[in-house]
Parts: sequence; structure tokens; C-alpha cells
Amino acid sequence: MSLSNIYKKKPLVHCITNTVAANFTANGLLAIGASPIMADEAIEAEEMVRIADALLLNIGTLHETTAKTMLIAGKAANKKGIPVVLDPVAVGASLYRQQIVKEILAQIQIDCIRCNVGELAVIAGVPWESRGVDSGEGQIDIIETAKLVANTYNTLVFVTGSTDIVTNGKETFQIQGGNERITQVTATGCLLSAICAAGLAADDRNVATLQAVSSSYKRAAELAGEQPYIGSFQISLLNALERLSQGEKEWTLL
Ligand SMILES: Nc1ncnc2c1ncn2[C@@H]1O[C@H](COP(=O)(O)OP(=O)(O)OP(=O)(O)O)[C@@H](O)[C@H]1O
Ligand SMILES: Cc1ncsc1CCO
Repeated sequence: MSLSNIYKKKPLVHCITNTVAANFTANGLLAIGASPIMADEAIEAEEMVRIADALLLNIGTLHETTAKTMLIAGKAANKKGIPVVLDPVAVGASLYRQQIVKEILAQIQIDCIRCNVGELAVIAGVPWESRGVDSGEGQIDIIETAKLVANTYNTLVFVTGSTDIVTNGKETFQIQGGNERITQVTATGCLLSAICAAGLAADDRNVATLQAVSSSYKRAAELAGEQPYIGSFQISLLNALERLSQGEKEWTLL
């Protein structure tokens, strides 16, 4: 699996995502050759799933209405058999988010939970000092906790950080590299979750696909380079994703 597989297959990703990430996610999916559709209205959810190759559920700016749409779309996606990715953004920030994530995990078979370590801790029910959309503070054995969550919900788990961890509960891979600058640009994790959905639609629905997505995204962050300002880093990241997807091997300064 590589980003060029997504570029060839052009999966349509139905994104129910947050208002911060929507535009960047749409551009990022286009950069890798996937097709985005942002749609969070319950009335049209089943029709959207009917045309989609993958579904993304991202709770970053959760509303009662989007929560309802997520449950309808998630069930329709399970019925159709397309991959569903959950990004539990800031799940530790409110009891409401925790309740909705619980409902999603109880009612929908999720193929991949893509989260940071703080979100992982909350889903696993282990103590953690949450800090909004950032990871926050705490000490957990990330690999064991990710495996526990994977086995509990029969899902793949992808935990991001300076080292990414992907697991199916049995096999686990650690992916290093990237560029710390990426953490200063908002919604880069949200875009990554959408790319996971595209990857799982374009290729095998397994941990090796997530390992490839992780290393490609970290490589794109490296190739985006040391930009002086975050605006240029964000654009460079999109450019790097497009060039990687097209299988470019030679790099000039972006
Ligand atoms: N310290 C770091 N050094 C290098 N890369 C990092 C570091 N922390 C995270 N990353 C990378 O940043 C990308 C996004 O992961 P991150 O953990 O920031 O997601 P997130 O918290 O869900 O992001 P967001 O909420 O902004 O969408 C991943 O590719 C991850 O590998
Ligand atoms: C800043 C922010 N707030 C809610 S979602 C989001 C995007 C990064 O997760």
C-alpha cells in the first residue's frame, strides 16, 4: 500500500467532520487523488453513504444533529460494508463527547480509531489530564493500551505522536520520523484520519495499510521542510502529499 494506490483508485470519502478541519481535509484528500464530500445532515446521510467508498466520523465540533447523523451514516456504512474511521477529537474534554463516542462504539463496527495518546487514554478508561484537542498529560503504556482498545472494539487503532503506533491488537508497528512542526498546524490529525479512511477503502483493511499511511504522512511532513511560518508549512504539506501520491521520487524545494 502506498499513497499512489489511493491516487489510482480515487475513493470517495464521506466526511462528517469538524468545522475547523473541513476545508483542509477536503484539500488534503484531493491532493492524494481521493474525492471528499463533507455532509453532516441526517436526512441525506443514507444517500451519501450509498455513493461513498469510506466514512469518516470526527467529533471535533460535535452537535446533537451531527451526532445523530454519525449514528445513521455509521449503521448504513456497516450495512454496505465500507470502512468507517472514528477520530474521537478531544473526547476527554466533555462528558457529552464521551457519551457520544460510547454510543458510536456500541452501535457501529469501527474499522479504525485514529487518535492521539490523550484520546486513547480516555477511550481505554485510564487516568489522563485532558487539554482540549491536544494530547495533554499522563503516563500510560501506549502500546498495551492501544492493543486493549483494539481487542475491546475489534478494530484497528492508530495512535499519533512523535512515534506513531498502529495495531490490530496482535501485531503492532511503531513508525518514527516526521517533523514536529506539523503539531503547530491545526487539523493535521483530522486530515490523517480522512486519509486512513481513503487508504482502507483503496487497499486491504488491515494494520499494514495503516502502517503505510503513517509512514507516508510522516514522510510528507519531512518533505514539507523547515518553513519559516505555519501558513507555508500547511501549504507545503499539501504539496508534499500530492507529489508523494503521484509517486515522485525526485524532490526539489517545495
Ligand atoms: N512530536 C512530534 N514530532 C513529529 N511528528 C509528530 C509529533 N506529534 C505528532 N506528530 C505527527 O503529527 C501528525 C498528527 O498527529 P497529532 O498527534 O498531532 O494528531 P491530533 O492531535 O489528532 O491532531 P489535530 O487535533 O490537530 O488534528 C501525525 O502524522 C503524527 O505522526
Ligand atoms: C481546534 C479544534 N477545535 C475543535 S476541532 C479542532 C481541530 C483540531 O482537532
